[in-house]
Amino acid sequence: MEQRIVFTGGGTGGHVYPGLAVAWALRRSWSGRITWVGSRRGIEAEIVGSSGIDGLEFRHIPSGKLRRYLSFQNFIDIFKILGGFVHCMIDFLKDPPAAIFSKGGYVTVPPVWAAGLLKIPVISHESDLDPGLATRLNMKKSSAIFVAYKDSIQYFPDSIKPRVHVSGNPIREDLFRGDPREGRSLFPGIREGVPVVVVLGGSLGAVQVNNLVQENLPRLRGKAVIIHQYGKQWQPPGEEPGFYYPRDFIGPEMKHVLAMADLAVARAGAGTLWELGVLTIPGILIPLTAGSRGDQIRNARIFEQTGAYQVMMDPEAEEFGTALESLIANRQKREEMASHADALPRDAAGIIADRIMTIIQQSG
Ligand SMILES: CC(=O)N[C@H]1[C@@H](OP(=O)(O)OP(=O)(O)OC[C@H]2O[C@@H](n3ccc(=O)[nH]c3=O)[C@H](O)[C@@H]2O)O[C@H](CO)[C@@H](O)[C@@H]1O
Repeated sequence: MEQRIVFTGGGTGGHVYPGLAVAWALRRSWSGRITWVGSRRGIEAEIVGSSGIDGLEFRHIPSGKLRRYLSFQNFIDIFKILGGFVHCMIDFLKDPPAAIFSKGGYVTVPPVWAAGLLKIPVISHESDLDPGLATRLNMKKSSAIFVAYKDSIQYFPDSIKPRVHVSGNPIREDLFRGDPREGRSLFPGIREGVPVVVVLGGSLGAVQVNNLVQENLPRLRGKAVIIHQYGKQWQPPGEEPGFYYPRDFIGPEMKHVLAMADLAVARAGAGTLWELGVLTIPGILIPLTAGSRGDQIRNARIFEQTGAYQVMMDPEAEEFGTALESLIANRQKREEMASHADALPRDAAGIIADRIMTIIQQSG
């Protein structure tokens, strides 16, 4: 049977889009089968299913959330994780993959542990500065762990450090092919010369960011165009052609939206930050603080140091509005900030795909 590689990752876009970027890079030099293992209810089912990558099949397994605190739900979820593990064991025994690539998220634990037991090589990638819980649980089973930043290495135990390699974050290639004219045709009414602000709440949306933007719409009207990706569980104000365009999710048109952007207001998910960085879109970062492990705060601080981003921690609406309005009004400042963006490695997807290719060749 034709060789196959298993990709796994899910729960948020930050665990899916970089994985797809690696799958695209692998496709450039290899035509075998790719199975993506995810959760049926996760964001990955739809994004992977519509990726357009030839020979990529999505397969769902039972998946449970891993919590750092005690809860009754943990008991139920442990059974789901065991179910996912059994599912992967049966699948991998019937049709052994040459390697597993794990991008992160709870759903990766069953396939990576099954691969560990069956001695199937595992390669992992971590986007955040400090490894998430899934990466920590999977690290002993991984023969290579790619990380975004050199400073990430310090977060791993000494016994694991020799397997940790710096690659940067994989970026989907199509983002470099955005066309602002296409963007304007998708958002009719945008006048030339008016600064375009793109608000990105992350793949799940960010109510805090949404409320800050909504409260400031009156003062921004006539001064900027706002394209607002707000996620779920939030009722946006109505669209105002030429000024305000709310969207729950931005699909494949993201490349055109980013090509139009003069400024971003964003959560500090690792994926979004790298995309803004390589496309040299400056802006304001509002990291998730409440109930989080602080990864977005650390991500945001790294990008703030470049000079391309202003970080606002849980700002008041007035404070945020003043900062945004002043950047909108000051083109020179925006351009200066943009000139400090980038300087990020762009070929993480290629580097990881090459490592997977080496395993494929060795096993073939
Ligand atoms: C709440 C939460 O747990 N957030 C985490 C999640 O972020 P989350 O998945 O929200 O964010 P990221 O910024 O890492 O990635 C989002 C990805 O989705 C894409 N996108 C987003 C919205 C949209 O409408 N269309 C679209 O295509 C973005 O272009 C990007 O590629 O994973 C990141 C990477 O591990 C972490 O740093 C974040 O802390």
